[in-house]
Amino acid sequence: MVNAPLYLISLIIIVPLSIALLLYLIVRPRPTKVPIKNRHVFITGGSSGIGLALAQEAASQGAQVSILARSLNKLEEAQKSIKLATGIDVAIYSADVRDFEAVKSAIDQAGPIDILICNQGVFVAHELENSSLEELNFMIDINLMGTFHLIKAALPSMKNRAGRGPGSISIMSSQAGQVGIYGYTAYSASKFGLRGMAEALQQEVIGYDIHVSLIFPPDTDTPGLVEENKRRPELTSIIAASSGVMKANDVAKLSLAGIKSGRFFVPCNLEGFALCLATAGMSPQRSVLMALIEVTAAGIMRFVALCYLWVWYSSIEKWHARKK
Ligand SMILES: NC(=O)C1=CN([C@@H]2O[C@H](COP(=O)(O)OP(=O)(O)OC[C@H]3O[C@@H](n4cnc5c(N)ncnc54)[C@H](OP(=O)(O)O)[C@@H]3O)[C@@H](O)[C@H]2O)C=CC1
Ligand SMILES: CCCCCCCCCCCCCCCC(=O)[C@@H](N)CO
Repeated sequence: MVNAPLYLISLIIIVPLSIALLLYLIVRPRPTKVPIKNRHVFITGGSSGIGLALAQEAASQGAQVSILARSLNKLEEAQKSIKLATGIDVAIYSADVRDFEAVKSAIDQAGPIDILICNQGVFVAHELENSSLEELNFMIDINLMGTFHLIKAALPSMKNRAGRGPGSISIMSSQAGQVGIYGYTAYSASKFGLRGMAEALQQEVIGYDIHVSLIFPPDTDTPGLVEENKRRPELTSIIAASSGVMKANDVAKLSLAGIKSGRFFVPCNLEGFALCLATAGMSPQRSVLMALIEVTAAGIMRFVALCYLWVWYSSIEKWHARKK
């Protein structure tokens, strides 16, 4: 009887401690740091929104920055605005990620890359039935195939970076790449595709000291979102509102912090953190603390996820009832 509290305390302390110790021994890949100071950071979609904010932040943290996008005009404007804000010159490359040869020649010209950030992306929210085949192809080609092109073009020189320290291939997904959202059939498919690619790629490049990061922002205030909002289905906006809207600068800062700490999953807000726990699946986890939280919270997070789905499906039901 006297020993009951003691027994309880040892249970509360010893059990989690042993799980933490076990996780410490088994988490793979091992934790790492990817510095960006004085290193070549190549950012696609760097002329607008999140990419532009990333380029400015990386430049101000002392990286040598290159940005790639299609429109030369927008690239030159971005170059000017970064120069104005930081006094630093970034290199610009005009290419369409759908064109492998153009991507390859830009990357060859830019020189060996230490940190590749595949951030280019397009989004047109529409129910599948109201989407044209062109729109569907557009999203898959730029978001998914474009990222394949970039990585395939950059990998050979990235793998030969012996002595230059850890490298990173970072990929801009979206919270719509963690859960399918009404109006995003093709967009979510492209972003979910990036996750499969990232998981497989990490196994292929770990032996070359290259570390993959997947970034999952919520709605973010960018020129792209302004454009999207003009014709976004009401239900898409209602469901996406569960995670709020962030500023591009905040997303950029958090993304860079995640990349530098070599994280595989990089969430950007509290809902994003919850989504990472709920969808941890078979993704690598380098952090012992995060692994411990994932293991402990799994059941509860599934319950939280079901609550969100309950709310979303209720909104869909109400929306249909209102339409009738
Ligand atoms: N804004 C948001 O709400 C969220 C965005 N994201 C993701 O973040 C990323 C950036 O989004 P955001 O900043 O809003 O986008 P923007 O529309 O503001 O900017 C997109 C950038 O990508 C470039 N780009 C587009 N198509 C191509 C192409 N075919 N080849 C090369 N470059 C291209 C654009 O330049 P140009 O047109 O000149 O080529 C531009 O620099 C995307 O991957 C998006 O899916 C994720 C979650 C939320
Ligand atoms: C288990 C707990 C779950 C917790 C919360 C879930 C909230 C999910 C909201 C998803 C919002 C998706 C926005 C996509 C933004 C985007 O990518 C577009 N703007 C196009 O770029």
